[in-house]
Amino acid sequence: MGTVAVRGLSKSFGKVQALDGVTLDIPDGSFFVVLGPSGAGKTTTLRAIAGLEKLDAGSVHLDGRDATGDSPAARDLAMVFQNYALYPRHTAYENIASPLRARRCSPSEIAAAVERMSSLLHIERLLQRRPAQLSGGEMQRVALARALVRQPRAFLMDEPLTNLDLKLRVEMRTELTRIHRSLGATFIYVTNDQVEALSMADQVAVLKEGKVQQVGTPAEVYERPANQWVAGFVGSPPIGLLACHAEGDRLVGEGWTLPRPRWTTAEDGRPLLLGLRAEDLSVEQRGDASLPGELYGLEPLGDRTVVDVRVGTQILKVKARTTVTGTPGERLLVTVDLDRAHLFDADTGLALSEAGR
Ligand SMILES: Nc1ncnc2c1ncn2[C@@H]1O[C@H](COP(=O)(O)OP(=O)(O)OP(=O)(O)O)[C@@H](O)[C@H]1O
Repeated sequence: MGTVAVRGLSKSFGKVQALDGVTLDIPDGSFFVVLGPSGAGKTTTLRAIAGLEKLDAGSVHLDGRDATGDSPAARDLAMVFQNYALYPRHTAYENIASPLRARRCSPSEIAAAVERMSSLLHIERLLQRRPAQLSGGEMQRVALARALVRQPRAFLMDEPLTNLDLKLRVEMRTELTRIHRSLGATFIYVTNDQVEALSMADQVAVLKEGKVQQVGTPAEVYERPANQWVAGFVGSPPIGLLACHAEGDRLVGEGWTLPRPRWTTAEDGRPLLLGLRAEDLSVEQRGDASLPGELYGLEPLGDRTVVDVRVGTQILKVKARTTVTGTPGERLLVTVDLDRAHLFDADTGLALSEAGR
């Protein structure tokens, strides 16, 4: 079993409140990602779970039992860090075997475990090489095999892919998801990279300034962000946010109006923000709901072009085909898929109720 729960974790370092009442429920066998910007409290959360941080308040529960007072060793959790140096004079095999040797496992147990992990990570043919004879990516795999060879209650991973180049990161994302599935173990994975979080997680907890903003599946966090901040942090290019208010059956902004979505509960005149993602906008199709703007710039990205459109004083990013052309300053209409739009209260930042949606 590998159920992990934390209740009301709080921790200050001097004046910095690193954690402010963090509560999370991490189911057995899940790939649970803690996502947030630098300084959000992700590493501190992981260290608190591992028993490496003395808390001001809160508790840690492992498999339903209060483990707050337990030593790190008694918690039976494995921590995987950004930098996991290999022993340079040892072969890959010896490196992977080292945690099991330390636990005095029998040679046949060790051989079986190393074999299983190296086949999972596709490094069987590298086992007799020393680190100096491996590429960066191969070293990373060996290091990962060494971390994963144990069978702890859960793996705690702190941005383990940060030091890899983009191609390898993408490859390792797929590998990690596959390894997770085949081990069936609980992974608690910390990252500031939203693509990593969305592509690997079963559940994502979004953290900001020591507070949990939202917990949900990647699709929930992306499609139903709980507040304006989550909407802005998750998604690339970032969501466009236009100031507006409701007026009868219309939404009214600076130089534009749109039909008011049926599910909107806000009273007339209350300051709102309309959140529009680049893929829910078009400069190529025509529809009833459209915003007048002018072309600000084109960003060709190879497989698509992001069109920057100025609407009032704000810039909206629109995903378009690579065939789109235009000159800056040119007038154009941005068609909006209102069913996929988001509305936030401009004062609280909270998403408006979408119950009727
Ligand atoms: N030992 C410490 N002493 C003082 N301040 C600390 C200590 N550890 C963390 N902090 C502060 O607590 C806050 C949260 O830190 P934490 O390392 O948990 O953030 P993070 O989300 O993991 O960030 P990053 O993505 O940059 O690693 C930060 O403001 C950090 O400066």
